[in-house]
Amino acid sequence: MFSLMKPEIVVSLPVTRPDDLNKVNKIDGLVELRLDYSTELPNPEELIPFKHKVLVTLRDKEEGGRIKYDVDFKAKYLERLNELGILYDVEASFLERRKIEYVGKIVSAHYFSSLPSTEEIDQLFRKYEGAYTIKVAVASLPGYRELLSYVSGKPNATFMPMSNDPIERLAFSLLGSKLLYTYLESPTAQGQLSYTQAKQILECIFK
Ligand SMILES: O=C1C[C@@](O)(C(=O)O)C[C@@H](O)[C@@H]1O
Repeated sequence: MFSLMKPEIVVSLPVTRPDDLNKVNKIDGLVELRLDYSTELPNPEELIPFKHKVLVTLRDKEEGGRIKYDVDFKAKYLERLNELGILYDVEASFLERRKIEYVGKIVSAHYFSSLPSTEEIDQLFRKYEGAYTIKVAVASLPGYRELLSYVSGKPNATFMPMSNDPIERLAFSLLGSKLLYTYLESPTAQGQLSYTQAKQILECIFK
């Protein structure tokens, strides 16, 4: 018997200035702080009041990030978040360059110009077992639906099409994605639903 699984909603919040952090407590649920939207990062210690409801992303430019950060600076920033017990997202490609903690974190991979093979997906999930979730986001390239279906069979996976169809993204999330990324005011990727839309639809499906 196949059963739909309810994903956890994440609200992806671009942090363009310090007082954007004041929006966090107005959102019920997990909030992704996209810190790569600003050249001025909060001190990790400033995030302690939000530590139980945020995940921090300093997205590499090569994987859809806005502002390029020095690799060593980013590694030190994430290591400090780890010391403070603040959840973060780190690209698998970044982990190939800097050995920082990934257990209990979000390990992510974004594919905009070519898709990984199923063998590469197998390796990703083998290598980063123990992560909070392993996230695979793919552009609508030839074969992307088949690949996302393959990822949906992996344990502890978060997966999504970065196509321009929010309903397709929602549909894939129901195949077992741990997280469903949404937006509050402005999307941080193609195909995101608004937080309120996603919340209403999931409440209808899983009432
Ligand atoms: O990795 C992801 C997923 C995402 O790219 C999306 O497609 O919703 C949005 C990003 O903010 C987040 O860090």
